[in-house]
Amino acid sequence: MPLDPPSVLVALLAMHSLYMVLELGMWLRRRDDDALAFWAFANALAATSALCFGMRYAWPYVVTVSLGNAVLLGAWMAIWAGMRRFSQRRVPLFAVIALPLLLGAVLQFTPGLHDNYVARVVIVTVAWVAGLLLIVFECARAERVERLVMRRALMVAFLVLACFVLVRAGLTLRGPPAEDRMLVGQLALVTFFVNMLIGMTWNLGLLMMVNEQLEARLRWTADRDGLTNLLNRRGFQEWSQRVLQRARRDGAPVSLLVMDLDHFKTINDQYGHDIGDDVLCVFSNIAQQALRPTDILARHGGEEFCALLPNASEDEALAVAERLRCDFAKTPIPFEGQVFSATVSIGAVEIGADEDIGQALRRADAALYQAKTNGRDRVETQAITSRITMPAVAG
Ligand SMILES: Nc1nc2c(ncn2[C@@H]2O[C@H](COP(=O)(O)OP(=O)(O)OP(=O)(O)O)[C@@H](O)[C@H]2O)c(=O)[nH]1
Repeated sequence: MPLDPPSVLVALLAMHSLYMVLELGMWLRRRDDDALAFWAFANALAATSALCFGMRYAWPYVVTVSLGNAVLLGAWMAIWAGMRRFSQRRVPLFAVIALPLLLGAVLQFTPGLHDNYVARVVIVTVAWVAGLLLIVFECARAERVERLVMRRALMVAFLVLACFVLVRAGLTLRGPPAEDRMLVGQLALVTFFVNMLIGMTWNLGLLMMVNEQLEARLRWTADRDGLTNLLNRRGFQEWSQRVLQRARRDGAPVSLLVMDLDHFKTINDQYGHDIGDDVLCVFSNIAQQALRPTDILARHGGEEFCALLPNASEDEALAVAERLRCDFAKTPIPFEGQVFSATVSIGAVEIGADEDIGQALRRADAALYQAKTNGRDRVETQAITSRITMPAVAG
Protein backbone atom coordinates (compact mmCIF):
# COMPACT_ATOMS: atom_id res chain seq x y z
CA MET A 1 0.00 0.00 0.00
CA PRO A 2 1.62 3.27 -1.07
CA LEU A 3 1.94 5.81 1.71
CA ASP A 4 1.75 9.51 1.16
CA PRO A 5 2.94 12.26 3.51
CA PRO A 6 -0.61 13.51 4.33
CA SER A 7 -1.68 10.04 5.60
CA VAL A 8 1.43 9.71 7.74
CA LEU A 9 0.92 13.25 9.01
CA VAL A 10 -2.62 12.38 10.09
CA ALA A 11 -1.31 9.28 11.90
CA LEU A 12 1.32 11.40 13.65
CA LEU A 13 -1.27 13.96 14.76
CA ALA A 14 -3.55 11.17 15.99
CA MET A 15 -0.72 9.63 18.03
CA HIS A 16 0.21 12.90 19.73
CA SER A 17 -3.48 13.65 20.41
CA LEU A 18 -3.97 10.24 22.02
CA TYR A 19 -0.96 10.65 24.29
CA MET A 20 -2.07 14.19 25.11
CA VAL A 21 -5.52 13.00 26.19
CA LEU A 22 -4.00 10.11 28.17
CA GLU A 23 -1.54 12.35 30.03
CA LEU A 24 -4.18 15.02 30.66
CA GLY A 25 -6.50 12.36 32.04
CA MET A 26 -3.75 11.05 34.34
CA TRP A 27 -2.94 14.60 35.44
CA LEU A 28 -6.59 15.34 36.25
CA ARG A 29 -6.71 12.26 38.48
CA ARG A 30 -3.63 13.25 40.49
CA ARG A 31 -3.31 17.01 40.30
CA ASP A 32 -0.26 17.04 42.60
CA ASP A 33 1.92 15.87 39.70
CA ASP A 34 1.84 18.62 37.05
CA ALA A 35 4.73 16.97 35.14
CA LEU A 36 1.98 15.12 33.26
CA ALA A 37 0.31 18.43 32.31
CA PHE A 38 3.60 19.68 30.86
CA TRP A 39 4.04 16.47 28.88
CA ALA A 40 0.47 16.66 27.56
CA PHE A 41 1.28 20.22 26.47
CA ALA A 42 4.49 18.93 24.80
CA ASN A 43 2.32 16.58 22.72
CA ALA A 44 0.06 19.47 21.67
CA LEU A 45 3.14 21.43 20.61
CA ALA A 46 4.74 18.47 18.79
CA ALA A 47 1.48 17.89 16.87
CA THR A 48 1.26 21.60 15.97
CA SER A 49 4.84 21.63 14.69
CA ALA A 50 4.21 18.47 12.62
CA LEU A 51 1.20 20.19 11.05
CA CYS A 52 3.25 23.33 10.31
CA PHE A 53 6.06 21.26 8.70
CA GLY A 54 3.51 19.17 6.79
CA MET A 55 2.09 22.27 5.10
CA ARG A 56 5.47 23.25 3.76
CA TYR A 57 4.30 24.40 0.29
CA ALA A 58 0.74 25.28 1.17
CA TRP A 59 1.16 27.71 4.04
CA PRO A 60 3.41 30.78 4.34
CA TYR A 61 6.99 30.87 5.73
CA VAL A 62 5.85 32.38 9.02
CA VAL A 63 3.85 29.22 9.79
CA THR A 64 5.89 26.45 8.19
CA VAL A 65 9.33 27.68 9.23
CA SER A 66 9.23 30.28 12.02
CA LEU A 67 6.26 28.85 13.93
CA GLY A 68 6.97 25.16 13.19
CA ASN A 69 10.56 25.26 14.43
CA ALA A 70 9.77 27.46 17.44
CA VAL A 71 6.88 25.23 18.49
CA LEU A 72 9.01 22.07 18.28
CA LEU A 73 11.61 23.74 20.52
CA GLY A 74 8.65 24.57 22.80
CA ALA A 75 7.83 20.83 22.92
CA TRP A 76 11.39 19.98 24.08
CA MET A 77 11.18 22.77 26.66
CA ALA A 78 7.82 21.45 27.92
CA ILE A 79 9.33 17.95 28.31
CA TRP A 80 12.25 19.53 30.21
CA ALA A 81 9.82 21.49 32.43
CA GLY A 82 7.89 18.26 33.12
CA MET A 83 11.14 16.50 34.03
CA ARG A 84 11.86 19.25 36.56
CA ARG A 85 8.37 19.06 38.07
CA PHE A 86 8.66 15.28 38.17
CA SER A 87 11.58 15.65 40.57
CA GLN A 88 9.82 18.45 42.52
CA ARG A 89 11.93 21.25 41.10
CA ARG A 90 10.69 24.71 40.26
CA VAL A 91 10.04 25.42 36.57
CA PRO A 92 11.32 28.73 35.20
CA LEU A 93 8.27 29.34 32.99
CA PHE A 94 10.10 32.31 31.49
CA ALA A 95 12.67 29.98 29.86
CA VAL A 96 9.97 27.61 28.61
CA ILE A 97 8.20 30.44 26.80
CA ALA A 98 11.05 32.85 25.97
CA LEU A 99 13.45 30.47 24.20
CA PRO A 100 10.93 29.20 21.59
CA LEU A 101 9.69 32.77 21.07
CA LEU A 102 13.26 33.93 20.55
CA LEU A 103 13.90 31.20 17.97
CA GLY A 104 10.67 32.09 16.13
CA ALA A 105 11.58 35.78 16.13
CA VAL A 106 15.13 35.12 14.87
CA LEU A 107 13.81 32.93 12.03
CA GLN A 108 11.12 35.43 11.09
CA PHE A 109 12.85 38.76 11.44
CA THR A 110 16.59 38.22 10.75
CA PRO A 111 17.28 39.97 7.43
CA GLY A 112 18.17 37.57 4.62
CA LEU A 113 17.39 34.42 6.62
CA HIS A 114 14.26 33.54 4.60
CA ASP A 115 16.49 32.81 1.63
CA ASN A 116 19.47 31.42 3.51
CA TYR A 117 18.63 27.74 3.98
CA VAL A 118 22.04 26.77 5.42
CA ALA A 119 21.99 29.49 8.11
CA ARG A 120 18.43 28.47 9.06
CA VAL A 121 19.37 24.80 9.46
CA VAL A 122 22.36 25.76 11.63
CA ILE A 123 20.28 28.05 13.89
CA VAL A 124 17.43 25.56 14.29
CA THR A 125 19.82 22.65 14.93
CA VAL A 126 21.68 24.56 17.64
CA ALA A 127 18.38 25.51 19.34
CA TRP A 128 16.92 21.97 19.22
CA VAL A 129 20.12 20.30 20.41
CA ALA A 130 20.32 22.80 23.28
CA GLY A 131 16.71 21.98 24.25
CA LEU A 132 17.38 18.22 24.09
CA LEU A 133 20.60 18.53 26.10
CA LEU A 134 18.68 20.46 28.77
CA ILE A 135 16.43 17.40 29.13
CA VAL A 136 19.47 15.09 29.33
CA PHE A 137 21.12 17.24 32.03
CA GLU A 138 17.90 17.44 34.01
CA CYS A 139 17.59 13.64 33.93
CA ALA A 140 21.22 13.23 35.04
CA ARG A 141 20.73 15.70 37.91
CA ALA A 142 17.54 14.01 39.10
CA GLU A 143 19.22 10.57 38.97
CA ARG A 144 21.62 11.68 41.70
CA VAL A 145 18.64 12.06 44.05
CA GLU A 146 16.34 9.21 42.95
CA ARG A 147 17.44 6.41 40.67
CA LEU A 148 14.94 5.24 38.03
CA VAL A 149 15.77 2.81 35.22
CA MET A 150 13.33 4.48 32.82
CA ARG A 151 14.80 7.93 33.43
CA ARG A 152 18.25 6.61 32.54
CA ALA A 153 16.77 4.99 29.42
CA LEU A 154 15.11 8.31 28.48
CA MET A 155 18.38 10.13 29.05
CA VAL A 156 20.06 7.87 26.51
CA ALA A 157 17.10 8.22 24.11
CA PHE A 158 17.23 12.04 24.20
CA LEU A 159 21.01 11.97 23.77
CA VAL A 160 20.60 9.74 20.70
CA LEU A 161 17.91 12.11 19.43
CA ALA A 162 20.26 15.10 19.82
CA CYS A 163 22.89 13.19 17.79
CA PHE A 164 20.23 12.34 15.20
CA VAL A 165 19.30 16.03 14.87
CA LEU A 166 22.97 16.88 14.32
CA VAL A 167 23.47 14.11 11.73
CA ARG A 168 20.24 15.03 9.98
CA ALA A 169 21.36 18.67 9.79
CA GLY A 170 24.70 17.55 8.30
CA LEU A 171 22.95 15.38 5.70
CA THR A 172 20.42 18.10 4.87
CA LEU A 173 23.17 20.63 4.30
CA ARG A 174 25.05 18.22 2.00
CA GLY A 175 21.87 16.86 0.38
CA PRO A 176 19.81 17.89 -2.64
CA PRO A 177 18.47 21.42 -3.00
CA ALA A 178 15.17 22.01 -1.32
CA GLU A 179 13.49 22.77 -4.62
CA ASP A 180 13.54 19.10 -5.69
CA ARG A 181 9.98 18.49 -4.50
CA MET A 182 9.86 14.75 -5.11
CA LEU A 183 12.94 14.18 -2.96
CA VAL A 184 11.62 16.63 -0.42
CA GLY A 185 8.37 14.63 -0.36
CA GLN A 186 10.28 11.38 0.30
CA LEU A 187 12.37 13.07 2.94
CA ALA A 188 9.19 14.36 4.56
CA LEU A 189 7.81 10.80 4.62
CA VAL A 190 10.93 9.48 6.32
CA THR A 191 10.92 12.45 8.71
CA PHE A 192 7.30 11.81 9.70
CA PHE A 193 8.04 8.14 10.35
CA VAL A 194 11.08 9.00 12.44
CA ASN A 195 9.04 11.63 14.33
CA MET A 196 6.38 9.00 15.00
CA LEU A 197 9.00 6.67 16.43
CA ILE A 198 10.52 9.47 18.51
CA GLY A 199 7.10 10.61 19.78
CA MET A 200 6.14 7.07 20.78
CA THR A 201 9.48 6.50 22.49
CA TRP A 202 9.45 9.60 24.69
CA ASN A 203 5.78 9.29 25.57
CA LEU A 204 6.02 5.61 26.48
CA GLY A 205 9.28 6.26 28.32
CA LEU A 206 7.75 9.09 30.36
CA LEU A 207 4.64 7.09 31.25
CA MET A 208 6.73 4.06 32.25
CA MET A 209 8.93 6.36 34.35
CA VAL A 210 5.84 7.73 36.17
CA ASN A 211 4.76 4.15 36.83
CA GLU A 212 8.22 3.12 38.04
CA GLN A 213 8.39 6.03 40.49
CA LEU A 214 4.89 5.27 41.77
CA GLU A 215 5.76 1.60 42.31
CA ALA A 216 9.02 2.46 44.08
CA ARG A 217 7.24 4.94 46.37
CA LEU A 218 4.45 2.48 47.16
CA ARG A 219 7.02 -0.16 48.01
CA TRP A 220 8.87 2.36 50.19
CA THR A 221 5.65 3.37 52.00
CA ALA A 222 4.60 -0.25 52.52
CA ASP A 223 7.92 -0.95 54.29
CA ARG A 224 7.94 2.22 56.43
CA ASP A 225 6.41 3.47 59.64
CA GLY A 226 4.47 6.67 58.97
CA LEU A 227 5.49 8.44 62.20
CA THR A 228 9.27 7.87 62.37
CA ASN A 229 9.97 6.96 58.73
CA LEU A 230 11.91 3.95 60.02
CA LEU A 231 11.33 0.48 58.54
CA ASN A 232 8.21 -1.18 59.91
CA ARG A 233 7.89 -4.82 60.95
CA ARG A 234 7.39 -5.94 57.33
CA GLY A 235 10.39 -3.95 56.07
CA PHE A 236 12.54 -5.24 58.94
CA GLN A 237 11.67 -8.86 58.14
CA GLU A 238 12.67 -8.37 54.52
CA TRP A 239 15.92 -6.47 55.12
CA SER A 240 17.08 -8.45 58.13
CA GLN A 241 16.79 -11.76 56.20
CA ARG A 242 19.11 -10.40 53.52
CA VAL A 243 21.64 -9.01 55.98
CA LEU A 244 21.68 -12.23 58.01
CA GLN A 245 22.20 -14.34 54.89
CA ARG A 246 25.12 -12.15 53.82
CA ALA A 247 26.68 -12.34 57.29
CA ARG A 248 26.36 -16.15 57.27
CA ARG A 249 28.16 -16.24 53.92
CA ASP A 250 30.95 -14.01 55.30
CA GLY A 251 31.14 -15.81 58.65
CA ALA A 252 30.62 -12.46 60.42
CA PRO A 253 28.72 -12.10 63.71
CA VAL A 254 25.33 -10.37 63.71
CA SER A 255 23.53 -9.02 66.76
CA LEU A 256 19.99 -7.98 67.48
CA LEU A 257 18.59 -5.34 69.83
CA VAL A 258 14.96 -5.18 70.92
CA MET A 259 14.16 -1.86 72.61
CA ASP A 260 11.00 -0.92 74.46
CA LEU A 261 10.32 2.53 75.94
CA ASP A 262 9.56 2.38 79.65
CA HIS A 263 6.19 3.35 81.13
CA PHE A 264 5.07 4.69 77.80
CA LYS A 265 1.42 4.39 78.72
CA THR A 266 2.07 6.74 81.64
CA ILE A 267 3.81 9.24 79.29
CA ASN A 268 0.76 9.18 77.03
CA ASP A 269 -1.63 9.55 79.94
CA GLN A 270 0.38 12.31 81.61
CA TYR A 271 1.50 14.44 78.63
CA GLY A 272 -0.90 13.45 75.89
CA HIS A 273 -0.67 11.26 72.79
CA ASP A 274 1.06 13.95 70.67
CA ILE A 275 3.92 14.25 73.16
CA GLY A 276 4.03 10.45 73.20
CA ASP A 277 4.54 10.61 69.43
CA ASP A 278 7.32 13.19 69.93
CA VAL A 279 9.06 10.84 72.36
CA LEU A 280 8.94 8.06 69.76
CA CYS A 281 10.54 10.41 67.19
CA VAL A 282 13.20 11.56 69.67
CA PHE A 283 14.10 7.95 70.39
CA SER A 284 14.19 7.13 66.68
CA ASN A 285 16.64 10.03 66.04
CA ILE A 286 18.90 9.08 68.94
CA ALA A 287 18.94 5.44 67.83
CA GLN A 288 19.83 6.44 64.26
CA GLN A 289 22.74 8.51 65.56
CA ALA A 290 23.96 5.73 67.85
CA LEU A 291 23.90 3.08 65.13
CA ARG A 292 26.07 2.73 62.01
CA PRO A 293 24.61 3.40 58.54
CA THR A 294 24.87 -0.33 57.79
CA ASP A 295 22.75 -1.27 60.83
CA ILE A 296 19.04 -1.81 60.28
CA LEU A 297 16.71 0.04 62.60
CA ALA A 298 12.96 -0.49 62.63
CA ARG A 299 9.89 0.41 64.63
CA HIS A 300 8.57 -3.05 65.33
CA GLY A 301 5.23 -1.75 66.59
CA GLY A 302 3.87 0.61 69.26
CA GLU A 303 6.74 1.73 71.48
CA GLU A 304 8.98 -1.20 70.51
CA PHE A 305 11.98 -0.83 68.21
CA CYS A 306 14.55 -3.31 66.99
CA ALA A 307 17.93 -3.09 65.32
CA LEU A 308 20.05 -5.60 63.44
CA LEU A 309 23.78 -4.99 63.78
CA PRO A 310 25.90 -6.76 61.17
CA ASN A 311 29.55 -7.35 62.11
CA ALA A 312 28.76 -6.90 65.81
CA SER A 313 29.43 -9.53 68.47
CA GLU A 314 27.45 -9.75 71.71
CA ASP A 315 29.96 -7.53 73.55
CA GLU A 316 29.84 -4.88 70.83
CA ALA A 317 26.03 -5.01 70.76
CA LEU A 318 25.90 -4.58 74.52
CA ALA A 319 28.19 -1.55 74.27
CA VAL A 320 26.06 0.05 71.54
CA ALA A 321 22.87 -0.67 73.50
CA GLU A 322 24.32 0.83 76.68
CA ARG A 323 25.40 3.98 74.84
CA LEU A 324 21.95 4.32 73.27
CA ARG A 325 20.22 3.80 76.61
CA CYS A 326 22.33 6.51 78.27
CA ASP A 327 21.90 8.97 75.38
CA PHE A 328 18.12 8.59 75.50
CA ALA A 329 17.88 8.88 79.30
CA LYS A 330 19.94 12.11 79.13
CA THR A 331 17.83 13.73 76.42
CA PRO A 332 15.43 16.41 77.68
CA ILE A 333 11.96 16.30 76.08
CA PRO A 334 10.16 19.65 76.12
CA PHE A 335 6.61 19.95 77.46
CA GLU A 336 4.79 23.24 78.11
CA GLY A 337 7.92 25.24 78.88
CA GLN A 338 9.46 22.48 81.01
CA VAL A 339 11.34 19.30 80.19
CA PHE A 340 11.05 15.67 81.19
CA SER A 341 13.00 12.56 80.28
CA ALA A 342 12.15 9.00 79.35
CA THR A 343 14.02 5.71 79.49
CA VAL A 344 14.33 2.55 77.45
CA SER A 345 14.90 -1.11 78.27
CA ILE A 346 16.91 -3.19 75.82
CA GLY A 347 17.39 -6.88 75.14
CA ALA A 348 20.61 -7.51 73.19
CA VAL A 349 21.64 -10.86 71.71
CA GLU A 350 24.12 -12.18 69.20
CA ILE A 351 22.32 -14.30 66.61
CA GLY A 352 23.33 -17.96 66.71
CA ALA A 353 24.59 -19.93 63.70
CA ASP A 354 21.47 -22.12 63.73
CA GLU A 355 18.95 -19.37 64.49
CA ASP A 356 16.62 -17.51 62.17
CA ILE A 357 15.43 -13.95 62.79
CA GLY A 358 12.22 -15.14 64.48
CA GLN A 359 14.11 -17.31 66.98
CA ALA A 360 16.64 -14.54 67.66
CA LEU A 361 13.79 -12.07 68.22
CA ARG A 362 12.24 -14.42 70.78
CA ARG A 363 15.57 -14.66 72.64
CA ALA A 364 16.02 -10.86 72.53
CA ASP A 365 12.43 -10.46 73.77
CA ALA A 366 13.24 -12.73 76.72
CA ALA A 367 16.28 -10.54 77.49
CA LEU A 368 14.07 -7.45 77.23
CA TYR A 369 11.56 -9.00 79.63
CA GLN A 370 14.43 -9.58 82.04
CA ALA A 371 15.45 -5.91 81.72
CA LYS A 372 11.87 -4.84 82.47
CA THR A 373 11.53 -7.12 85.50
CA ASN A 374 14.96 -6.08 86.79
CA GLY A 375 13.80 -2.48 87.11
CA ARG A 376 13.77 -1.02 83.51
CA ASP A 377 16.24 1.52 82.03
CA ARG A 378 18.81 -1.24 81.54
CA VAL A 379 20.31 -3.63 79.01
CA GLU A 380 20.18 -7.42 79.39
CA THR A 381 21.33 -10.29 77.22
CA GLN A 382 20.65 -14.01 76.74
CA ALA A 383 23.61 -16.28 76.13
CA ILE A 384 24.24 -17.40 72.57
CA THR A 385 24.26 -21.16 71.88
CA SER A 386 26.41 -21.47 68.72
CA ARG A 387 28.33 -18.61 67.08
CA ILE A 388 28.38 -17.87 63.34
CA THR A 389 31.83 -18.90 62.12
CA MET A 390 33.82 -18.47 58.94
CA PRO A 391 32.64 -21.11 56.41
CA ALA A 392 35.36 -23.68 55.68
CA VAL A 393 37.23 -23.02 52.42
CA ALA A 394 37.34 -26.11 50.20
CA GLY A 395 40.75 -27.37 49.04
N1 LIG B 1 1.66 8.20 71.43
C1 LIG B 1 1.66 6.98 70.94
N2 LIG B 1 1.41 5.94 71.76
C2 LIG B 1 1.43 4.68 71.28
C3 LIG B 1 1.69 4.44 69.92
N3 LIG B 1 1.66 3.09 69.72
C4 LIG B 1 1.38 2.53 70.92
N4 LIG B 1 1.24 3.48 71.88
C5 LIG B 1 0.94 3.33 73.29
O1 LIG B 1 2.03 2.72 73.96
C6 LIG B 1 1.54 2.22 75.19
C7 LIG B 1 2.24 0.95 75.53
O2 LIG B 1 1.90 0.62 76.84
P1 LIG B 1 2.33 -0.72 77.54
O3 LIG B 1 2.41 -1.83 76.54
O4 LIG B 1 1.41 -0.93 78.70
O5 LIG B 1 3.80 -0.49 78.02
P2 LIG B 1 4.45 0.62 78.95
O6 LIG B 1 3.44 1.54 79.53
O7 LIG B 1 5.54 1.24 78.17
O8 LIG B 1 5.03 -0.26 80.10
P3 LIG B 1 6.39 -1.04 80.08
O9 LIG B 1 6.70 -1.44 78.69
O10 LIG B 1 6.14 -2.23 80.94
O11 LIG B 1 7.42 -0.14 80.68
C8 LIG B 1 0.02 2.06 75.03
O12 LIG B 1 -0.62 2.99 75.86
C9 LIG B 1 -0.21 2.41 73.57
O13 LIG B 1 -1.44 3.10 73.38
C10 LIG B 1 1.92 5.56 69.06
O14 LIG B 1 2.16 5.45 67.84
N5 LIG B 1 1.90 6.79 69.63
